[in-house]
Order: sequence, then C-alpha cells, then structure tokens
Amino acid sequence: MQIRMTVLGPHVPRGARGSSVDVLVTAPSGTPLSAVSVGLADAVAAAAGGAGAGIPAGSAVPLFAGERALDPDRTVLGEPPLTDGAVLSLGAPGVPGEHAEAPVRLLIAAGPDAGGVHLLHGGQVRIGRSGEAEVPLDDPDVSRLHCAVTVAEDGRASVADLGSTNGTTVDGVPVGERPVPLRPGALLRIGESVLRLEGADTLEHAQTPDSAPPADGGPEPYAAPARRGFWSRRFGTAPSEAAELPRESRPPADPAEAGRWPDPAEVLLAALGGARHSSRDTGHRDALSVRLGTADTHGAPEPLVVSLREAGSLGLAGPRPRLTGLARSVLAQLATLDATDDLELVLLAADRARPLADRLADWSWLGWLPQLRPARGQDCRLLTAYDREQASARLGELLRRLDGDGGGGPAHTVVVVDGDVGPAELRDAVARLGLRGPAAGIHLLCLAETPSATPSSPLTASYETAVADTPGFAECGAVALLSGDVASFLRVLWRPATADPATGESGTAYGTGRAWLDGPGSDPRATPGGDWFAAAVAEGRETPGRPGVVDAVSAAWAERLARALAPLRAPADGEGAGRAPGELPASVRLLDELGLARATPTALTARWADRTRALAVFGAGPRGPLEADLTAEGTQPVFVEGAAGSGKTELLRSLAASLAASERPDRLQLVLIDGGGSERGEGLRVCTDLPHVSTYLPANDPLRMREFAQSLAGELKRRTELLAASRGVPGQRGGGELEPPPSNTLRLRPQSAQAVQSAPDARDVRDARMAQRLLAAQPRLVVIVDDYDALIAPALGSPARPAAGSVVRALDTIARDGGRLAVDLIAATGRPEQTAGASARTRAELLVRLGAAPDVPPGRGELHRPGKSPVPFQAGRVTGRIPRTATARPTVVPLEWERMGAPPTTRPLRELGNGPTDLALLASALQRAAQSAGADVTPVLA
Ligand SMILES: Nc1ncnc2c1ncn2[C@@H]1O[C@H](COP(=O)(O)OP(=O)(O)OP(=O)(O)O)[C@@H](O)[C@H]1O
Repeated sequence: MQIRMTVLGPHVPRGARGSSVDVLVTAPSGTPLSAVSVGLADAVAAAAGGAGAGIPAGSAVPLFAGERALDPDRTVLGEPPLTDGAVLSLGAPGVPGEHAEAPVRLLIAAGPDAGGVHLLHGGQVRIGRSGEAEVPLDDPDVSRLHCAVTVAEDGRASVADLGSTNGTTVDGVPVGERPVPLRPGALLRIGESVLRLEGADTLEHAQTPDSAPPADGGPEPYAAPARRGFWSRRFGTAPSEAAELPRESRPPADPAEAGRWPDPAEVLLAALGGARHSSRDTGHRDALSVRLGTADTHGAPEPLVVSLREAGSLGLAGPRPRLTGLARSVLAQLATLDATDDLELVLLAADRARPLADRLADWSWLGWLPQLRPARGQDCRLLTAYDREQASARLGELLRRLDGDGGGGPAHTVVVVDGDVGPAELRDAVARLGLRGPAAGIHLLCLAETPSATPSSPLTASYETAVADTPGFAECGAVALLSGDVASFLRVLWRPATADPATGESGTAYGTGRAWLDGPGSDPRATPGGDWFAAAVAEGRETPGRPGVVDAVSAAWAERLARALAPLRAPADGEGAGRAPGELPASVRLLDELGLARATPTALTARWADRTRALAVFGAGPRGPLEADLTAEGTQPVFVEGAAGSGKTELLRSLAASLAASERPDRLQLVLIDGGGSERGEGLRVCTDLPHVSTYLPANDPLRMREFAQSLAGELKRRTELLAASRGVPGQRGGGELEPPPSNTLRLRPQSAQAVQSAPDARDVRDARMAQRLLAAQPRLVVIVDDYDALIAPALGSPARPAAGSVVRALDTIARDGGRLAVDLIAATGRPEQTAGASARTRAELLVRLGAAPDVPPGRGELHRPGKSPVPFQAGRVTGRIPRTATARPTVVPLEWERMGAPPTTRPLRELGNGPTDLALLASALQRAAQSAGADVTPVLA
C-alpha cells in the first residue's frame, strides 16, 4: 500500500523553506502510524537541512492531524485521517481547522481570486487587498481595506464600505459607509470580485438525504453538502442524453439551472464534501464543460462556459500568474464535477523556458488528484511530464490510443500542454493529438504565456504568440485570451463551425472541426493559423460580445481541493467486469499478493492458524490476488503451458511458496520434480529451503527415479486402502454410519496426534473411525513437476530415459485419484504437443497458459477452467531480489514530483541484485515459524 502525504515541521513558519515535505509511505496495510513516525520525522529533518529543526529525537515523535493528536499505535495507515493527501504536523498541533458550526460562510464566487470559502463566526471581518484584511483578496481593483461584513449574534449580516476607491455594491445597489443588510444569496461586488453569503439556513437546506459524511472524516471540518447531494440538488437525476450546449451561454432562465455552472467556491465545497462520484458521467449533457469566468449582464454574473467536447481542445493565453490561476480553476472543475472514473488528466510541463521550480510550484498540486494516476498500464507513477523524456513517453501513450490501442480505462483524457514541449517531433505529436485526439476522447488544454491583450497589444498579437509558442494551440476549437491591464478580463472566441463536407450537417463541434482540421483545404475558410481568428476579431465575433471577468484560483486553493479528492478511488468493478489484460501490472511480488510484505514468523504462524487450507496463489488477477484452494473440488490437477522463458518455473516456485505460507509443514508437504534434470538451471531446487519440501527429485538418476516412483506409488496405495477402510467394512460397528467426505477431499480432523504417530500399516486398520482419524492426519501432499514434457518424452540419450516411465505412471495415478487421497499434482510443460495426451493435461481442472499473447512480460498468463471464461493474471515473483528495507519494514521517501512521470523502475524499490530473494526471506521465516510451532516434518516419501 502506498500513501502520499505532507508532513509539516514543528515551529517553523508556514511557507518557510524546508518547513514541510511531501512523502510517499510504502507499508503493508494495517501498519500503525508508530511504524513510520520516525521515518516521517527524519524526512522533515532532511528537508529542513538536517537535525536541529526542533524535531524531537527518538520514537516518541508526536504527530497531529490539524489540532488533533494522533495515537501512534491506534492510528492505522490507509484509514482516516491517514489517507492519501493527508497533512500531518510534527511535534506540535497544526493550524486549527475551520469549524463547521460557523453560522455563516462567505464565498468568493467569481473574480481573479475566486474560490475562497470563509467561515464567519460573528463580529466584523474586513475584506481587502491588504494582508491586514481578515478576508484578503488578490484583486487589483479592490482597495487595501475595501469593505467590512459584520455578522450579528442572531446570524444576520450587514456590509459597509470602508472608503474604497472603486466602491461596493450589493445586488447592483451602491453601499456607503453606513451598514446595509447582506442577505444570504445576495451578490456583493467589489473590484472584479463577486462575493456571496451562505447562511446557516441555506446550509441546512443544502443537506439532502443522500448526503454522505466527508470521506476522510478527519481534519477538514467542513459542513459542505456531499457531492452527490450537491448535484442531485441541482440536477435531480443526471440527464443521460448528451444535449448540445448552447454556443453562447445565456443567463439561465430556468431556476433549476441556477447552479449548473458552480462558481469556484462551490466547486471547492463540492470537493470537500468528499462523496465518491459526481453524476457528470460521460452521458451527461455538461460532461467536460467548464466555466472560465463571468460576464456582467445587468448586474448579474453570467457564466462563460466552454464544453471541451464541443471545442475539441481549449487554448488559454495570457500572462502568468493569472493564466495558471484560470487553468487551475478549469482543471479543478473537471476533477470535481466529472465522474472520477471517466476522466484521466495528463500534464505536459516540460517547457525549458521556465525554471523547473516554477513549473513545480504551478503544478505539483495536480499530483494529488486521482485522475493523474495511470489506469491504462502506463509506465509511470503519475501521468505527468516535467522533462522531454517523460513528455515523449506521455505523448507516445496517447498517440498509440489514436491508432486504436484503446485498452480499458477512463472515457476522456484532458491533456494540459503548458508551453512548449521541445523538439519538433514532440511538437508534431501534440499537434496530431490536437487534430485527431478529440474524436478518440483526448482533449488538449493548451496554455500559452502571452502579454495581456490591451489597446497597445491587440488580441491578434496574443493569439499569434500563443500559436507560435505552444504546440496544439492552433488546433484549439475555442480560445480564451486574458485581457486588461492586470489580465483580470478574458475573451472567449470560437473557431467558425462549418458543415461536415461528408454529410452537410454541422454536428458536434469536434465532429465538424475534425472535418476541416484534418485536411486544410477541405474547407476554404479553414486555413490553419490565425486567419479565422483575425476574421473573428474583425467581425466582433467574441463570445459573448464583451469581455468577462476571469475565474482564477490560487495554488493553495487548488492544492486543498486536490488533497480532498486524493482518497477517491475507483469503486470495485462490478461482477463479471474484468480488467483488460493491459491493466495488470508488468510484475508483481508474490509476497504482496499474499499480504505478507513483511514475511515475519509471527505473520506466518497467524496465517497458518487462520487458514488450514492449501491455498495456491497464482499472482495478481483483475480483482486482487488470483488463488485456488486445492482442498476444494475442481482445482486439481493444475497444468501449466508456456513457451521457453514465459515464466513457468517461476510460477511453480510461487505456487510452492504460497502453499507453504498457507499451511503448517506437518500438514502439507511438497514434492518437487525437475523433469529436465538439474542441467536446466536452478529450477525448483531454489525452493528446497521451504520447510515443507520433503523430496526434491531432479530427473537425472534412473535409480533414484525408480525408488521415488515406487515410494510414491506405495504412498498412493496406502492412502487408497485407508480411504476404503474409513468408509467402513460392512457389518462392523459404526462403519455404516459414516458419511462420505463432503467433497473429493479428506477434511476429517485428527482427534489425537498420538493416535496417528504410531500409524500402523493401513491393512491392519479394521476400525473405520480409526481409519478416518488416520486419513485426516495424513499430511496433504502436493507434487510439483517442472518440464513434465521431458519426463513424457525424454531426449535420446537422456539419463532419465530408462526410469521416466515409472515416474509418469505414478503421476498419472495422482491426476486420476489424487483429489480423494489429499495428493495434488501441479505440472508444467514447455512443449504442449508432447503432453497433450497425459492424464495431468486431459484431466486438468485448472489450466494455465503463460505468454498466450505476444509481447507480454514474463509471468503474464490466463487461467482457464472448464466452462468458464479465462481470467488474465500476472504471476507472482519470488526469486526477485529486493533490498531488505523494502520488504522488512515500511519506508518513507520524499516525493519528487518531477520524477513521478518516469518509469517506476527507476525508483529505489527496484530490484537491486543484492539482498536476499523474497523466496529466501519467506523460507527462513517459515523455518522459524515451523520451529516455534513444533511442526516437525516426517517426510511421507522415502
Ligand atoms: N512472474 C514473473 N515476473 C517477473 N519476471 C519473471 C516472472 N516469471 C519469470 N520471470 C523471468 O523470466 C525469465 C524466464 O523465467 P522462467 O525460467 O520461469 O521461464 P520458463 O518458462 O520456465 O522458461 P524455460 O522453459 O526456458 O525454463 C527469468 O529471467 C525470470 O526471472
């Protein structure tokens, strides 16, 4: 399990360098905070430049979530408040959280510093540009101390101007220095900002019956309505048909539409509400639609909306930081309002013209969003690119989808292209995505740094600069250009829609857009570049006809929103909805699939006590570990087919290891056979340290092979006779009352271990109950055979040749009768044509095909069962060498956002070629567990 969180250092002013660190915690689920608290403290100390940062030494490092002290032994990683995106403070309580009981909230609904939600507890708050203001507002047209809002004890609010330069209005009526009432819902305008009060009664009203408590229940004490409630309040049930969005958004005439385009503050509240899904799924009429700002229509703000589905791609141009503020608002809306599982976000921020630190400051907040996690098997930890290599990887993944390699995964992808991407081939790749992407559900959000459009720098200049500097900008079907002295205005322009030459219809914009974008010349008006734009400006075709005020939000706002969304995970697939094979990991550790990342003797003893079964774990399946209980009916023989190098031997080792982890060695024994002898490398010999292995037979020596075959046949016979005896000899007391075993298994429990220690020859057992007890006490025997084909058809001159037949015959008996006798067979073949007629194959209940598809990693396979559809899986790996630290204890490593887009193989957890293998770790832990359990092994076979 991996959790990303932020740890704030003690007594360091917020924002000071090194005062906080983002970390990635890797630990088995259920790990208490105490196991990582020292690691967290070390990470903070390292970020602050070593010791002396006021961090208490030793293990007793107090940690807080907000003001709340966390009990290190009772707070568990992965559970609230220790979920993805959490913020902890070290040594001292953190900043107190806002209190949900506040009677009134002040929302910054629109403007260049939109999104703020301020809880008013009563008394006066001053609003202004100054740091002195209780509600600071980064709006250049707002005075330093602009106006004051006072909440009386009865919850009623009033507002007064504080002698501002540009004045204050409430619902269009100017406000002087004498306080006037400010009712919930009334619009308070100062500078370019719109503020709105929500009273306690509005809040209660907003709570709908399906509101869920916040997902983290932790340090964010907002009383926001849950997201589901939020949407149902506005839309009722989600419209399922995609209706066309009006190209020019009009003020909603229908009051039911009033909340259709939530302002940034409402978006934040929706995110903090923490419900799992928004109802804006792919079929929703407003899916992928975003509000960019507001135009003033008779004093009422009218949303400026662009649908990415209609525009294909959207270009934003203007000076920073307003440009980034607008882009954040757009992305926050998509991440919050569109269904999490339907949307994927990708960031390309590899423009070397800007220092990496600036790019990280702009974008690291995105890293917390669940929509940036790779869900289509992309080779990275986040869908981000901060350098050319990562940009090339991201673009490659996206372009492959244009070529039909869709895979499973989210329906829509929005790619943020922040400035240039570098070499010509990458620029071309972005342009291709801009042209063909929308038809495949891939939309660009192109950001270009340009001067603000002013009388001295016309719109066309902004557009030309944007097209020249940011690839993909020329392909955008709609562009929003920031304008005005301080870039607090914006203009939205659309490319002219043209009829589809094929049908003559003007369908959705990207449909028609594609027609003319794909081939310049297919429409005479559609010349690439700025001609359409110049024409639009000349014709005054901006939409709407006058500038609006931009919605821009701060980095802190965006990070807060993203952290709130971080713990949202895709829900489990519905029954029968398997994951596409491409989504399986390229490699998995068996220990992770076993839930035994820390293979300690205690954990193993607990596992043995917990499951007295023979659990064979194949690896990672579409919905968690793929496993089979060999004591259940219809699970053996297990037969594995696969070409050389497909991972057969490793799979057999994993099966052996998982069986050993599921049952005590005195109750389950492993018999291992390398059918190709010992010349073929390590084979199954590496498993012989597992205390369960009673026999290892490399097929080299005919003498040993014959002895083995005899002893195996003898054991099978003994068990067959015991079984017959246990079913009772007619006429004998008690015999007739016996029930047959419930399945093909011997599940009977031994009543006394002593009774079976002196196990007499089965023929001497005359009493059925005694026979039953004896049978139940027989250890289960699992025979695992690699290179079975080499036994069936030994090479000419092979030393195994004279004796192979006797071994094969004994194995045939197991394939036929083993289930009843608690003897199981697992066999693998590299030459399926040689083994097609073998009983193990013809009777196989579980058939594994490894490497069935081309170009799959070793260990990728499918499990076939008669009459069922095959299940894809990635076999567990046990002979990988992983640094001991990774397996033995949880780790805390600083998060390097700029490296999250690189292939995960470069992370410190990769196999290093030193340290013990997982198999060796497991074997030694099993030995110790067996010792302390007193589980002596008396090999069943001679
Ligand atoms: N599940 C796995 N995950 C990662 N790597 C694997 C996995 N299984 C096998 N490999 C790697 O693939 C290579 C081949 O594996 P293995 O020897 O198990 O294949 P095989 O099918 O038994 O081949 P052969 O028939 O030649 O013996 C080895 O280098 C192994 O480390």
